[in-house]
Amino acid sequence: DVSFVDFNNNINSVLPRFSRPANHSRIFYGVMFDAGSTGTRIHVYTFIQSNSELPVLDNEIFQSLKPGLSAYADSPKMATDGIRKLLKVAKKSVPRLEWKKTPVVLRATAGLRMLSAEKAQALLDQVQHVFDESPFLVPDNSVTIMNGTNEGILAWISVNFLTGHLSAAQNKKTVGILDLGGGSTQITFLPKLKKTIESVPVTDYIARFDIFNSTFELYTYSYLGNGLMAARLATLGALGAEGLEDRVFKSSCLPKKFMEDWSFGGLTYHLSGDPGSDTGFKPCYQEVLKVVKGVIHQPYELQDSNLFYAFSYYFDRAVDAGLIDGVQGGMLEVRDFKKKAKEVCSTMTKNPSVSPFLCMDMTYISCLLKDGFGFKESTVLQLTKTVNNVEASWTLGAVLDHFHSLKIH
Ligand SMILES: O=c1ccn([C@@H]2O[C@H](COP(=O)(O)OP(=O)(O)O)[C@@H](O)[C@H]2O)c(=O)[nH]1
Repeated sequence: DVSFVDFNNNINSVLPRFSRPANHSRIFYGVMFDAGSTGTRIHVYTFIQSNSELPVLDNEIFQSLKPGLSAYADSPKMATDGIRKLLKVAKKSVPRLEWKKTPVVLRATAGLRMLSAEKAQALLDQVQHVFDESPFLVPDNSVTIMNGTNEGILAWISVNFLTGHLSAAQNKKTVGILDLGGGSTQITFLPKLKKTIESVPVTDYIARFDIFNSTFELYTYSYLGNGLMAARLATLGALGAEGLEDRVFKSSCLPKKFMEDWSFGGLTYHLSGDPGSDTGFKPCYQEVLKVVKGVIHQPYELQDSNLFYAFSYYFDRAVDAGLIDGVQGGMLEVRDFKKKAKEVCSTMTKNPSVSPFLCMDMTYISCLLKDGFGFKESTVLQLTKTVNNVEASWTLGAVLDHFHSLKIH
């Protein structure tokens, strides 16, 4: 199953050959849009193709805007303004002469996966229209919904590329990834034990892909509905509920006096604390446990096999809670999330924190890590937003895949 992919041949099929002095390394660009459930982001990557197998990532330009595409589910034309704004960033970042050779691609994640196929397609059609009018190279299938397996694999490729673990692929010493989005959450790692692969509930948990001379066989899964925003709704019993106008969703994870309208995925929910019940970590844990129990599979091996990089909302909430520095990131033990959740939940009514949801979010993260994936309290996670100034995101892996055809199967 191992196949050698000639990187240069692949690039030439996308970027037409042009003459340069023989010793001049080639510079090329890739533009990837991440249409997430909570926002849309553009990543403009500059690569230098030297003679070695892997290109060198020279730099990334990153911009984001809120809300995500799914907020325009009932008025898809309104989604185009944001896409146009972000495309301007690409025009500023890529030299004019390179526009025609530079691919623009958009991949949508959980926000669009959770919409009906018709509504999602109407949004994608609008984006496609804006891309078609742009001066960039618009490859086939440049605007699609990405499946969860690819989201997990591509994030794993990104982080292992950025941390230098892919160039020494033969060692197979890699890091695992934990990605917590708004709508879905992904776990991906390279198992050391056969038993891990043999003991998955369905074969969907294992994915193979080829890169240079090796095939990687990864444990990867994306749980739709277990992203942080979707988990809030599920905890409140509001996920997929009808008659939203006339209902108020309550939780022991919210401050007793809290009462607010809250929007996600184009819908608005009336939320409130629960003055008539106990609030705090214990009752809250029981509530969030319902979102995790029987849903999340526990891999056979976990703690000792890999160092895990945790990013997206894992990182954001660790910063909000004061556990790590917002620029540096840092190492945390799983128990640190729990300890902090207890603290935030016990003081939320008297001493409101940055967000009324912090108790719920921190409790959910603790529960997901421990009762969900089955991490030990003592497992150390590397909380990361950027590696060498590049966002930890599946988007880099997606650009590498585009140029390189990693043959994910
Ligand atoms: O390049 C990126 C892309 C996303 N995020 C974070 O990812 C989370 C949201 O994920 P998203 O809206 O993409 O949800 P999904 O659709 O993946 O469930 C938030 O914490 C964002 O700040 C980020 O930090 N950098």
